[in-house]
Amino acid sequence: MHFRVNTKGISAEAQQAVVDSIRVVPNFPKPGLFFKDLSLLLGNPAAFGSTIDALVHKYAGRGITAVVGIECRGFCFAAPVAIALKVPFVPFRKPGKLPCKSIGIDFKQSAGKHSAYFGKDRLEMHEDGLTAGSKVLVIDDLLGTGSTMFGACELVEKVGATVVECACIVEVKELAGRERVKRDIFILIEDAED
Ligand SMILES: O=P(O)(O)OC[C@H]1O[C@H](OP(=O)(O)OP(=O)(O)O)[C@H](O)[C@@H]1O
Ligand SMILES: Nc1ncnc2[nH]cnc12
Repeated sequence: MHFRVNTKGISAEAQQAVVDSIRVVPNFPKPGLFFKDLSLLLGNPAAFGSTIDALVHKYAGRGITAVVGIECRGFCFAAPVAIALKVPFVPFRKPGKLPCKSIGIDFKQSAGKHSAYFGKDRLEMHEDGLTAGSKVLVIDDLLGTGSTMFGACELVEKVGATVVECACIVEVKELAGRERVKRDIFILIEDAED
């Protein structure tokens, strides 16, 4: 499997380092599935930094007032982007983890063998995490069936905020997550034709 970086915001060398750090692990977590592992990317400061730079380049000047990250792998990318854009980072968490008054959303996992991955079907945030009128960039590491990103967008909108765009580092294209999310989605590292 080959990849390409979907932005001109970083150099060709940096793009190469980013795509070289994606590891595809066959038959994990179940036979027949392909796991897109980003841990080598996170472990390579140059590639990780370039990934963040590319997202910041894309979203600077877009009027974003908050960056939401989805627990837990989404946090790795959303938090540094929020810092660079100088806006609050808002963690969306799996149920039962937040100590203060919270608001949440239940969403349906899409049917099919892939939904049996690790799926959770509820996300929560602290009530004071986002305000009505916030213009939000929602970041996760991976778009699969789109159920998680869909739920996150619904929660953003439930509090009267707006989703400017959803960004993921990679996607599992055959799961057609974009159709489920029904909002603008940017995938930073796309599958390339061999
Ligand atoms: O598009 P979907 O089919 O909903 O799948 C995508 C979600 O699945 C993974 O999360 P996981 O539940 O494995 O959580 P983790 O990041 O905490 O490992 C991934 O990080 C996305 O959040
Ligand atoms: N194919 C995949 N690779 C990495 N993380 C995942 N989470 C759900 N599906 C995944």
